Amino acid sequence: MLNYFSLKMIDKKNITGIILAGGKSSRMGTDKGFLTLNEKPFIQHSIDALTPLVSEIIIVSDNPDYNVLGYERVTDIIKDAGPVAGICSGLEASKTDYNLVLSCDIPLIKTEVLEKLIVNRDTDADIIQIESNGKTMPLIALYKKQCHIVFNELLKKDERRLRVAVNQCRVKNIPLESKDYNTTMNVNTKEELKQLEHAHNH
Ligand SMILES: Nc1nc2c(ncn2[C@@H]2O[C@H](COP(=O)(O)OP(=O)(O)OP(=O)(O)O)[C@@H](O)[C@H]2O)c(=O)[nH]1
Repeated sequence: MLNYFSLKMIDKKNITGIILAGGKSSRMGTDKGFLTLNEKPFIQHSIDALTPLVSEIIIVSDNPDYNVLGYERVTDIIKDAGPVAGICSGLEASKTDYNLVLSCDIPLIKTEVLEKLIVNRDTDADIIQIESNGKTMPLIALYKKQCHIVFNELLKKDERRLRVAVNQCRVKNIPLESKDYNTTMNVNTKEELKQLEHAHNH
């Protein structure tokens, strides 16, 4: 639960939420942000988890259908170049030093998990990312705006691998307790969608 004291420590004015909702969705075949869980679009689950923590939300996608949600939408600085370009586009558009970056395919994500990134921020790390069951999650992470400079340089050299880009920055991992592992489940295929619905219902 978010409590009064932890909420007081979070200065929402200094944090922007950036949701990546581009890409090809080649494994799923349809835009993942508009899949639903409990009749709510996946992207709305990301928005709802971010809202208590951020002053602004930016959706990074070339798909104008996302405009219906009423948030600022920016397009990718390089089309179809993957999450590095998506993050870069969001960071360039952001007006704040700290930015919570989320993918749009993690509908079990919770504010309480994202809050751990914020309360653990320190001046040395450029990226603070969740570690869930031993796996680091650069798409559930807090980025300093300045990361766009490094990411841009890599894109110019045609380096598009997100893990390579992240490792060029100063990174801190925040391991989750096992009870929270489910909150980071992402969905790439119809089979994974069934597994997620099962995890949600049990
Ligand atoms: N803005 C933007 N977001 C992206 C891009 N590629 C992936 N994403 C987002 O990054 C997250 C993880 O995406 P992946 O599942 O790795 O890739 P995908 O292209 O959506 O799906 P696959 O084609 O099946 O790999 C999702 O939220 C995607 O919407 C991109 O080029 N631009």
